[in-house]
Amino acid sequence: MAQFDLYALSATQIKYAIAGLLGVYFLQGTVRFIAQGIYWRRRFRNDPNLPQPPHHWLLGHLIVMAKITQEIPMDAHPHVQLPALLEKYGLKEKGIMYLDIWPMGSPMVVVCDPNMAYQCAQQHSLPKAIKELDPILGPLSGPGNLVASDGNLWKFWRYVFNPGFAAQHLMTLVPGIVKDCQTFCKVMEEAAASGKVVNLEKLTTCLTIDIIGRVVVDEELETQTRPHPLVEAFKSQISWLPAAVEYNPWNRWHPMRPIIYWWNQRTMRGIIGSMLDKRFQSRDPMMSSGKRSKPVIDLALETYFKQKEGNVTAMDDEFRTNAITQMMIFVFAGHDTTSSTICYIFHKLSSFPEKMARARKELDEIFGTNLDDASKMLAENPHLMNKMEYCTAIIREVLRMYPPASSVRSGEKGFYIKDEQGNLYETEGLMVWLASLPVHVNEKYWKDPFEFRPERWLDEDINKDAWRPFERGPRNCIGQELAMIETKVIMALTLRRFDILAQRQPPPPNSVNEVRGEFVYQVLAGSAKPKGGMPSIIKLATPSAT
Ligand code: HEM
Repeated sequence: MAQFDLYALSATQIKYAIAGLLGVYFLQGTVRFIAQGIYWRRRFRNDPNLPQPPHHWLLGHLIVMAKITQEIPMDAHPHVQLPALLEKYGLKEKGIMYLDIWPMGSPMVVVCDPNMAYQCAQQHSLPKAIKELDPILGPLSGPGNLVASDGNLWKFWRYVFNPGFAAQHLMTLVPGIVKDCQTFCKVMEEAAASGKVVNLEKLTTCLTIDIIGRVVVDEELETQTRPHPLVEAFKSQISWLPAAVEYNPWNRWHPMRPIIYWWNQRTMRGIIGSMLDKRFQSRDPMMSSGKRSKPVIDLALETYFKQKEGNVTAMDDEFRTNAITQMMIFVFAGHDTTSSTICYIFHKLSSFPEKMARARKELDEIFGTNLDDASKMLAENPHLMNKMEYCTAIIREVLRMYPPASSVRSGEKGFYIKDEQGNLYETEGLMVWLASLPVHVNEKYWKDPFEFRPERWLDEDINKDAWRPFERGPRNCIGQELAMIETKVIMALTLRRFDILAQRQPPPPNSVNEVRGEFVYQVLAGSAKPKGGMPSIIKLATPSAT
């Protein structure tokens, strides 16, 4: 039999061989690309009853998306486009919309009705769309993180961390949260004294990171008063995340992105890893007794010690890697969403002075008119926050109008979403986007959905499934109670002290600078955040205003 001798090949033959292999590789890729394109375009065109905007045989819904991007700010978060699309193409009544944006993004079905969202998240919890989540959450934590995992891996870690988020335990954290808020007040006073425009979201982010630092790693990170390498790395990582739909190939496949991701990950994992190691070495004697506070980091270690029945001198690499990933997702998910909620609370209240006056009056009635008393009273008796009814209504209303996050799931073979008329909608092979914003402004369930009216929470019947900023069902937000508690503490300590005036910013390239009259619209930056970090002028509130 003839033998193949690599060394007998000439340089030219090797060149031809490499070119041939590359050719086959690209040809294969091209064939797959074309086949996928034909599959998706035909699938969307074959069903005349599919609720969808006008579909183009070659470009799918890319033309429709390009048109809608001309009507709302180009840099607005993709979920802002959804109510506009539903309205423009008469799909509001349907409560569901199919979008074929392949190859710019996954073909999807967008769920805009609470009853249909209920079917996908509560009645049957569809698996997470890990392929779509990983490019965003991977760089911020790692594979297998609590948000983007499923099955036994997710169940294991959720079970481990649940006790750290029990309401009773969270109340014990209030004195620490109050302390961080007192620092926040000082930072805000300095900003007010400077008279300069400040990036409010930067300040609220440092505050929420300080809070999450206590909850997760039991450390005083003090990011409000000094730069912290962990926070700098997180911020850099978020700024490099690609847009959900990126049309500019240079931005989409930026050659520096993988290097920066790697570098920031190395920094973040290094810092959190050394915190974990320190904790592991110091081995809190209360850990095995269960009578101790429950920072997330200790809950992870406690589980490890239990698994190993106490017989450990070093941590398994696999466990250590997974635990660091979970700490990182907590640090990210635990600060990003809450910081933008606080910005919107300030902004909406400054746009509606009579609602601000009502909130301040409520705080005066609970904590008295001496502003310094609130910190002490809350630290001593955290349950006082249960009296903040109007402030709670404000938080709910802000989360309704500006939800910072939503859930993306994977459709399943045989899983159909049913509408009120009994029509069935397929999900197989599609991304299922449980987009909270269109549910939150669905006219069937909300009166004057685009109006900021916290009062609705006090005197109207609300369909609870129509409010899902934290999602619902088993994959709901583990940190929702913490988010509510910290936001209430922040409101109690700051609302009566400051007036905040958000500043207009230069328009994006399509010159549209408002969404339904609101110039502080949401953009995508990890989660949905106020544009440009909501640059604001901060003023000390005059005592007469309280
Ligand atoms: C206003 C504040 C917050 C909002 C609006 C929010 C929203 C959400 C949403 C919509 C989800 C579901 C995501 C998905 O299905 O992909 C989620 C999950 C999650 N959130 Fe939050 N969140 C907030 C605050 C927090 C805080 C303070 C923490 C941490 C301490 C946190 C940690 C998590 C985690 C770990 C998950 C994944 C839970 C699981 O799948 O088991 N979140 N959040």
